[in-house]
Amino acid sequence: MSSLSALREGYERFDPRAYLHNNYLPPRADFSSEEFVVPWKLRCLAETFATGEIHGRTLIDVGSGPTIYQLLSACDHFEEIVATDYLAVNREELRRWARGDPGTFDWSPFIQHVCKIEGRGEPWQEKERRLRARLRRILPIDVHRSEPLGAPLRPRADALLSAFCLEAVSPDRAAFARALAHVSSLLRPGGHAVLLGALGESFYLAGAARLPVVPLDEGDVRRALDGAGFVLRQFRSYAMPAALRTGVDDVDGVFFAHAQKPLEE
Ligand SMILES: C[S@@+](CC[C@H](N)C(=O)[O-])C[C@H]1O[C@@H](n2cnc3c(N)ncnc32)[C@H](O)[C@@H]1O
Ligand SMILES: O=[N+]([O-])c1ccc2c(c1)CN[C@@H](CO)C2
Repeated sequence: MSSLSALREGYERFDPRAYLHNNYLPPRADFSSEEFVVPWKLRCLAETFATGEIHGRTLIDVGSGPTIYQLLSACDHFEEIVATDYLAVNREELRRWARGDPGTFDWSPFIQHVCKIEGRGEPWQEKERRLRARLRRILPIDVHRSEPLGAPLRPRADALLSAFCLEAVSPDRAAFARALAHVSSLLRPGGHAVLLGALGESFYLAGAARLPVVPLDEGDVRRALDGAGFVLRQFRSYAMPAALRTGVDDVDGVFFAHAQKPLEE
């Protein structure tokens, strides 16, 4: 069995609720201090989108999974958010949240925290309503295909966001770099890419699923962005403290990268 087909088989056992529990409840989703990883991620996103430099009609989120936290600052700057994931169970989780169905994951602590650090005194229900209104499409995607959506995105997106996807679905660094090049085709020239991901991670758990991850360091991320033709604008990293090493993965740290696709192709 090829490593890609082994990965695909692994994802058939991916449990969205377990994944959410492992990564988006305390101790990782502790909002009491910026030292915790979720506030750090939300601050990177809030500060980058607060510049106003990244805006336009469409932002595509690659490998959204069952999460929406990554879209909370972005959604103020785009008319349309396109979420994507490989698994129907994750797309369904997103649809249920977007519809406001009962029993979905409670993102309100995240929305309240983002409104607080954005400092505009915006009621969190307003932000929640805006994201739900702008989250217009939830599409299947496979980043290992040269056309990840199965057909070209026209017009191409003005911005691309991806969090913890590419390294979690690639068997090795070359596959990671290829996946990045594939998703770059969804982005217009001059468009911005905002990436969050795992550093030094080799596996993570999501219920019955144990997924392999290609361990990356900062250089791997920089080389892959360069190889895909991006100009790096910002790179930040976070070291996972012992208290947040809970056994659900072996992640060493988290990176945040903001890059831009040159205007001339
Ligand atoms: C670690 S989760 C990231 C979820 C979310 N973006 C976050 O920030 O937590 C990785 C996601 O990649 C998706 N995935 C798996 N194989 C994929 C593929 N070939 N192409 C795109 N996404 C894939 C999984 O379904 C899963 O939702
Ligand atoms: O600390 N975090 O906020 C956090 C969030 C999501 C994920 C991780 C860490 C590490 N594992 C990845 C899957 O490769 C998913």
